[in-house]
Amino acid sequence: MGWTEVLTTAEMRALETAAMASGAVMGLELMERAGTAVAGAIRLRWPKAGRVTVLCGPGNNGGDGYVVARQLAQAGWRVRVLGMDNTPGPDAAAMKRRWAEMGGIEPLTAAALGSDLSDLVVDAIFGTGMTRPLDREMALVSRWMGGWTPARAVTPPPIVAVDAVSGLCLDSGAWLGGERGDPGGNLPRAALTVTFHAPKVGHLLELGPVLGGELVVADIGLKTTSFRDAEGQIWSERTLAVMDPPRHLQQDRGQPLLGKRAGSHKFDHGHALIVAGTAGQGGAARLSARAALRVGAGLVTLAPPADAMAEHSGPPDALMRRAVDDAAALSRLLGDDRLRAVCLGPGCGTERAAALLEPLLASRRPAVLDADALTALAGHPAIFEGLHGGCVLTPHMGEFRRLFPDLAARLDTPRPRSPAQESAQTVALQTWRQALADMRGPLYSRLDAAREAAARSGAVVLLKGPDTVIAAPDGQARIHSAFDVPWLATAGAGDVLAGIIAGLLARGLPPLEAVATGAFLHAAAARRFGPGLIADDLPEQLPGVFRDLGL
Ligand SMILES: NC(=O)C1=CN([C@@H]2O[C@H](COP(=O)(O)OP(=O)(O)OC[C@H]3O[C@@H](n4cnc5c(N)ncnc54)[C@H](O)[C@@H]3O)[C@@H](O)[C@H]2O)[C@@H](O)CC1
Ligand SMILES: Nc1ncnc2c1ncn2[C@@H]1O[C@H](COP(=O)(O)OP(=O)(O)O)[C@@H](O)[C@H]1O
Ligand SMILES: [K+]
Repeated sequence: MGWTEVLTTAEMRALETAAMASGAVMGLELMERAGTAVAGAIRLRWPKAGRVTVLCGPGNNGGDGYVVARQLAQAGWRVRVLGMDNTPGPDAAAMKRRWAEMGGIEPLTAAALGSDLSDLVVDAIFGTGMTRPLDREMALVSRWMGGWTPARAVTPPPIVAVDAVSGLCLDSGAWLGGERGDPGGNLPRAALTVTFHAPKVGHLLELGPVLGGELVVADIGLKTTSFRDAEGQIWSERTLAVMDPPRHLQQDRGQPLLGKRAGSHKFDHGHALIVAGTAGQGGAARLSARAALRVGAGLVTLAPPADAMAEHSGPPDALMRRAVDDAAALSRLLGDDRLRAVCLGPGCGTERAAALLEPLLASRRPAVLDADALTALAGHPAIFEGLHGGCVLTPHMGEFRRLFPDLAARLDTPRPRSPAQESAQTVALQTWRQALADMRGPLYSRLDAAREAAARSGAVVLLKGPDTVIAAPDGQARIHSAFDVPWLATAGAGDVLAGIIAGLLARGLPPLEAVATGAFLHAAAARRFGPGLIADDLPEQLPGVFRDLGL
C-alpha cells in the first residue's frame, strides 16, 4: 500500500459530489456499498451471528446504519435498531424505510440503551457531518458506549464505528466538546472503525487512533483517487499517510532509493555535518551523528567547539571531528561544497545555535534545525526571516508553541466552527478548490497548524508526536502515525530523528522526502526493537530495518 492519500471531510464530500455529478454512481448506491462494507467487516470478525444493536443518526451516517441493520438481519443476526427521528436526507430516508419493512426502530435514548444486552453495538450516529459537540442526550448515549450510566458503570459490548466514533472530529482527531486534549472520561473506544474510500485526517491524529480501534478502509467504488486541476496536475495540497512500509523506499524508477549502487563512492552518498555543543551538553549531537552514519551518509563530521573536543572523542570511530568555534569557522567549513547537509540544535546550546544559524542559513545548505536551534530561532525574528526551502524544522509541541504561538493557541481553542461556516460545507463542484482551501474544520488541526507554519517559515516543518505531521511550504503534507510504539517517547529519540533526516538530506533526498522517510525509518527502528528501547538503540536498528525493506 505504501503512502495512502488522506482526505479532509470536505475533500471526501467533494469526491462524492464529483462521482455523482459525473453520473458514475448514485448516492443510494454509495450508501448501499458503504453499509455492505461495514456488515462484511463485522461478519469477517464476528462470524457467529449474535445480537447487534445499531444506533442510527439523522443523516447519511445513520443511512449507512440502516443498511448494516438490514444486511446483518439477512445474515441471521438478531438486530435491534435505535434511530433519531430527525428528517434524514432522501437516500438515508429510503434506507430507513427499507429497514422499517423488516424491523422496528426505537427512539435513540440513553435510557433505552441502559438495559441493552447485545453482543455488538454499531455506532452510525454521526460521521463526516459531525460539526458540533453532542447534545445532552447523545452525550449520554456516547457515555453509555464508553461504559458509564447515571446508575452504574457498565461494560459495553464491542463497538463498531461507521466512519468514526460519533463525537470525534474527522478533520482534527479531537473530541468535539470539552477541553482539547482533555475531553473528560468515558469516551467510547471502538474495536473497529470502517471508513470509506480513504482514511480521513481525524483517523490519524490526536484521539483518532485511540478511539477508533482497528481501521478498515473500504472501497466503495469511487474511481477518483485524487484531485486534479484543469491541467490534470494533482492539487498541490495533498496529504499522504504512511500505512505500511513505503514502497518507494525500495524502488524509485527501478533504483532502490535508499540502497547503495555497486561501484559508488563515499562522496556519492553525501557528507553530513553535525554541530555539537560546549562541554557538558551531553551526547545529543553524538546520537544525531551516529544516526546520520547509520542511515547511510557517506561521511559524517561532528563539529564541537575546540575546548569540547575531548568530550566528543568517543566512538564511533567512523565519525570525523572538526572544531567549529564560531560563525566564521562554520562559514569556512561550509565553503567545501561536498558538505551537503547540516544538523544544528541537538546539545548545541541556544547562544551557540543563534550565532551559527546566520552563516548556516546564508550558505543555503539543506539543514535540520532542531532543539536549541528552534529556541534560538524563536528568539531572533531576523534570523527566522532567513529560513528557506532546504530547511527542516523539527519542533515538538513545546518548541512549536515558542516558534508559532498564535498557531498553537488556535489548536488550544475548543470552539468548533460557526454555523455559517458549517453551512458552507456543501461544496459546489466548480468551486471545490477554493472551498476546500477555505474549509478547515470544524476544529483547527495539527495538520492545519503544520501547514501554516511551513508556509510562514518557508521551511519543511515536522511537528513531533505519536501523530507526527509533516508539511512543506507548498502545502504538501504527510502524516506518520506511531501510536503503536510509545517506547519512542524517550530522551534523545528526537536527536536521533534529526540525525536520520540530516543523513538523508546529505544523501540527496529532497527535503519533504527526507523528512517523511526519516519519520518512517525512526518509528520502524523503534518498532523493530520494541519495549525497553532507549535512544541509543535506534541507530543500531537501522541496518535491520533496511534488510527488512529488501535493500
Ligand atoms: N461522502 C461520501 O462519499 C459517503 C458518505 N457516506 C456516509 O455519510 C456520512 C456523512 O453523512 P452526512 O453528511 O449526512 O452527515 P452525518 O450523518 O455525519 O451527520 C448528519 C447531520 O447531523 C448534523 N449534526 C452534526 N453534528 C451534530 C450534533 N452534534 N448534534 C446533532 N446534529 C449534528 C449535521 O448537520 C449533519 O448534517 C459519512 O460519515 C458516511 O457514513 C456513505 O454513505 C458513503 C459515501
Ligand atoms: N507517545 C509516543 N508514541 C510514539 N512516538 C512518540 C511519542 N511521543 C514522542 N514520540 C516521538 O519521539 C520523538 C521524541 O522527540 P523529542 O520530543 O524531541 O525528544 P528528545 O528531545 O528527548 O529527543 C519524536 O520523534 C516524537 O515524534
Ligand atoms: K459513527
